[in-house]
Amino acid sequence: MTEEILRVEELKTRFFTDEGQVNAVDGVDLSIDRGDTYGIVGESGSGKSVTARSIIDLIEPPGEITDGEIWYREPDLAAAIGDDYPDAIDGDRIDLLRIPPSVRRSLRGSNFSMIFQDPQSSFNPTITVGEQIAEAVEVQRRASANPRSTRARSEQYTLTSMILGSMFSSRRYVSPESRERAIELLELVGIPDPIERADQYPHEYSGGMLQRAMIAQALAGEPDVLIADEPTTALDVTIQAQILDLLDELQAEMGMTILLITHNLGVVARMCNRVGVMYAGEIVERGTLEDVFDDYVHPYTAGLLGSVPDMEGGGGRLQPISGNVPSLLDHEMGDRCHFADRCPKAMEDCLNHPPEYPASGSDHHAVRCVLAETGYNDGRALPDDYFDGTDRPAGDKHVGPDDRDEDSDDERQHPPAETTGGEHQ
Ligand SMILES: Nc1ncnc2c1ncn2[C@@H]1O[C@H](COP(=O)(O)OP(=O)(O)OP(=O)(O)O)[C@@H](O)[C@H]1O
Ligand code: NI
Repeated sequence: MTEEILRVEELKTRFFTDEGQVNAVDGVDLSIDRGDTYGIVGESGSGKSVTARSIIDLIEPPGEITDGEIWYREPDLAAAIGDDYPDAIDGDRIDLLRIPPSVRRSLRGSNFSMIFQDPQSSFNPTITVGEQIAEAVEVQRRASANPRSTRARSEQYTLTSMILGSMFSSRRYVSPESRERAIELLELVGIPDPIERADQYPHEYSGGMLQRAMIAQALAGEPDVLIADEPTTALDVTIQAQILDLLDELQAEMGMTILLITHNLGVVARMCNRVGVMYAGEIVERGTLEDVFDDYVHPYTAGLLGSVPDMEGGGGRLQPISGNVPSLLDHEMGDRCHFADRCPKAMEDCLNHPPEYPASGSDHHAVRCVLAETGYNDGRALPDDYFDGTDRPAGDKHVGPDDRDEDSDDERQHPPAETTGGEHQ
């Protein structure tokens, strides 16, 4: 029996920059079953990380989630807050975009947690790894001592641990229990000599070991959903494989659901049972691993897969597809299929923005491309030079207010007030 734990509908996340409105996530739908691993794959700048950060509530100004629903199935929480926020509840599901920020924040760590490509960024260099993991454990304990806790826990926040907690400074272990738990977690993620390791500082760890420690930190709250954003990209191939094995084991042991973001199709093939292919802020093709790898319809998916020389050994990286990654600036995006200018099968039909069509394969297979509906018609093909000259400017990786080189044009800017939906904010 599968149970949908997370369902994202029409999610839109924008950045209101000096250059204009960046449509980083532009109507994303995805559905993840409990215990599954869902992979989001796509070129740099397609909106993968922003999608993940939107789900776990880590979007900061000038970014804002402007629209959409994020349904999370958690019966205890739904029951606990149902009276206060009836609009946010549907049966045993909660729309995370309609609960107050404080409640949403309380889910971080205990229900959702995230690991990143760069473990350095998750650790304070001046505090031992053990203390920092213990701190994550303690945060979780405090959350579970709260009657609004989303999870029944046998372990109570005892008077002793509270007194101990108030005696230790933040640079010391908050309680003996959390220290013990931190050591257990280090052991769980396969760090040898965890007792000694707990007392070391981040710089005393190798990259692979620190990656494990970050996973330990993320597991401190026993999250339902672990979001992993390029967790192995910075590591060498052998260590990559070890970390993926570790995630596999932890998932089997703890029944975790994983949302995995990666450039690496080999990683997707190995880890994921569902896949979403992202392009220009949209999921352009999604389905089971088989749907997307064997039964793909979107020429973008074909382009990514067309060049998977060596899925096993460190290869399997997305091959460059000719043409430029599109700008996600609202005033430059246009209303056509965003891939049309790079698509070998672009037709007149592609000048209208395509809806998502069901495609053959599993029930989950959906494609944002007219080919799923009409097939390719040579007679309607756009001339090769159709987009030449009229082409919109190329986008750049991680375009932020500071790192675009084009001058902004004031008249074309879209100030936030005009464009935010913000209904659920
Ligand atoms: N703080 C920000 N301010 C402005 N724009 C941003 C900000 N963060 C992200 N963006 C924009 O959002 C878009 C999507 O970025 P995102 O980081 O999600 O891409 P990605 O698919 O994760 O790419 P990569 O594979 O390189 O990590 C990019 O165009 C990026 O420039
Ligand atoms: Ni990213």
